[in-house]
Amino acid sequence: MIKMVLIRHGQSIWNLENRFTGWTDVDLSEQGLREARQAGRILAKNGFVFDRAYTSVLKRAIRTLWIILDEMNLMWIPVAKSWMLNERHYGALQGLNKAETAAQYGEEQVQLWRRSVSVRPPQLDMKDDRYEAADPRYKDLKEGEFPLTENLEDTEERVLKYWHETIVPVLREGQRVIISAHGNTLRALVKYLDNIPADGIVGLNIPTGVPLVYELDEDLRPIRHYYLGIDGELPEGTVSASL
Ligand SMILES: O=C(O)[C@@H](CO)OP(=O)(O)O
Repeated sequence: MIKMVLIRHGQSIWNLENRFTGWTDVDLSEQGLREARQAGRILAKNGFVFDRAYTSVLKRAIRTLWIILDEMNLMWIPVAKSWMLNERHYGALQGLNKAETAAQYGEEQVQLWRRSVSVRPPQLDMKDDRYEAADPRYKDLKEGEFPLTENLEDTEERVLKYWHETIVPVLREGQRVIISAHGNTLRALVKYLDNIPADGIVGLNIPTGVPLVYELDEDLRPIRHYYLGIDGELPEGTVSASL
């Protein structure tokens, strides 16, 4: 049996301020730092060990991973970072307040932008300061690969490409893996692993800073999954979403 841990970064400053974040490189809040430390302690206490770690190129996920590995005395393990694990790109909504945007465009529209599998938020203009294609961390993206907006399907496509090409071979070797990523990146992966239909994923939120353990069979099909809480395992569904 293969055990893999997924973790959504701890609360970020923009989670706290209720702003659309996407690819904006926002750091963890004080609460987020605490969540990451607690996640590391819980994993260590429950005897988890990792051989390899994966994260996005955004500091909220990277710092969450650093803190976890530090708590587990595993800072030495190989860590791979990829933009393909970045949060879903939020287009022209990045930086706006979610409640103010709902007041302007209506709750229903904002809910579609946030949770629809196929609807994309309004596109970012390439002349916009928030268009970060020139950032050196994205130098490997090919022409036209830098997103101007993404829906969950777009996110799923790049996440699964990374999953199949990079993470699956390592899992098959028997290496123990942790992936520190984002709400929608992990929703996309969970959707694929558990074969959740598009209408079933709309209500699925992954809480910040709580380890989500997947037990997989030899063919990497999920046997079960559960969140790891302070007092040990929590049955699926007992951790409410924190956004
Ligand atoms: O702002 C974002 O990038 C994401 C995650 O915090 O928000 P949402 O919950 O709307 O997917």
